[in-house]
Amino acid sequence: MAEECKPILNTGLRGVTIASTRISDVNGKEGKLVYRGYLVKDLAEGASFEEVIYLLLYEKMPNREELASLKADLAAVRALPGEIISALRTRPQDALPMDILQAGVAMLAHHDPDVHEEGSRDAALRMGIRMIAKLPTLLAAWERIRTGKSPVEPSPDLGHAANFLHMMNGEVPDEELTRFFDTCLVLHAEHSFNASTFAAREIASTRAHMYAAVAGAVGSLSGALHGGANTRVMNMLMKIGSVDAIDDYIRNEIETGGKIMGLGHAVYKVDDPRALILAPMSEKMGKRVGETRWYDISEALEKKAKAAFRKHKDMDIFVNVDFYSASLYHSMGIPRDQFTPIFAISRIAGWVAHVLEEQFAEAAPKPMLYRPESEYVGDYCGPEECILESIDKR
Ligand SMILES: CC(=O)SCCNC(=O)CCNC(=O)[C@H](O)C(C)(C)COP(=O)(O)OP(=O)(O)OC[C@H]1O[C@@H](n2cnc3c(N)ncnc32)[C@H](O)[C@@H]1OP(=O)(O)O
Ligand SMILES: O=C([O-])CC(=O)C(=O)O
Repeated sequence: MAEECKPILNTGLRGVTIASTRISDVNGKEGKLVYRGYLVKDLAEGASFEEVIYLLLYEKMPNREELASLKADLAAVRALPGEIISALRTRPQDALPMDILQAGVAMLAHHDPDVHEEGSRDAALRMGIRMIAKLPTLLAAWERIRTGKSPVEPSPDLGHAANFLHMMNGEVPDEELTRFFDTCLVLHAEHSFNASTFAAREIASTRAHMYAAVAGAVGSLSGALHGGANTRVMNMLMKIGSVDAIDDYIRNEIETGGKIMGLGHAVYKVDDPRALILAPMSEKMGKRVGETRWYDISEALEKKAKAAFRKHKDMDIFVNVDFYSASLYHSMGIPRDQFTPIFAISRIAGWVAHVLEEQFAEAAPKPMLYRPESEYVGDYCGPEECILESIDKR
């Protein structure tokens, strides 16, 4: 046996460039996010989610005909196979929506003949478009089923954002709500090699199909340190309950080494540019529904946490995308545990673009299977060269 145990080390690949990409650029120092050359700030103001899907998948902004054609393609494949609706009806009511989504992605693969077209870019793109169209239907159907209601059929007359809200709530949203939700989809669509996208690319690097890669990405996004943070931000705001209780909450988290959800980022060393857009949206949506409490707590928490981190930890901390999306989604009437699945129905656009790039971009040399090294720090039960013998002597 080794005399001294070496500690387990995981540096999270921080700062390691493992591949190049043409899809997006996250500038952590300046707080700039670019999708295929366009600042996300400009896209949030001037582009619809469908335009962003087109930009990510086809590498350029669509003209009017191209956009109309993509919209028609998406609307045509929104419906779910009846077997999947039936399967959803058999799931326990308290199943986590991210688990439903991940299982739903795997089930959708059973119904897609393109999974047999190994090595075809066209088939991979068709699978991606089907998933972008169908995941909102899946999520909305689950919300209806778990609350004892009948799923609402997708409407070919509504855009992506309005159709989703219609399928969730059973009523067509007004223009303002639709625009706010559409902007949320634009803002969450893509973020280079974040954990879930890396998971998708790693799976794609084995030449597994689009559904396999996306199912893995959904699992990765669900975690509290990644997309799952938005649900936890809302839990935290509810636990805090009022602006007066913020100081105690922060003190306790700092003293116990806890994490304040929605703060910190692996890449941004300034405020996340998406949070800067989401914050005023959250305030406006709060005013619209006559309840700014959650925005007010978020705003005060941001200020107080930044000051407390500077004072007690001698460090600067910043808001990430999940901080203000929580109060915003809450004001939109979206259930807390659906916040992360909603992130997924936007990020699916980025995942599909990355799988296509991983598997089909012209590259020299060809992209390789991801296979990093690890250092074994466990024991050897006997001399390294005769491990089998040591098993025999048990
Ligand atoms: C869509 C997204 O995925 S955005 C991220 C969503 N996740 C969250 O909001 C969860 C809370 N945040 C975090 O856990 C982290 O900030 C992460 C995982 C996102 C990034 O983590 P890291 O790259 O390790 O951050 P970083 O190296 O800057 O951390 C430095 C220090 O700040 C601390 N820190 C970072 N974020 C937080 C936080 N939210 N609350 C308290 N302390 C924090 C770390 O614990 C570390 O402290 P230490 O040096 O005393 O151990
Ligand atoms: O890039 C990251 O590490 C996390 C993130 O903000 C995202 O995926 O949107």
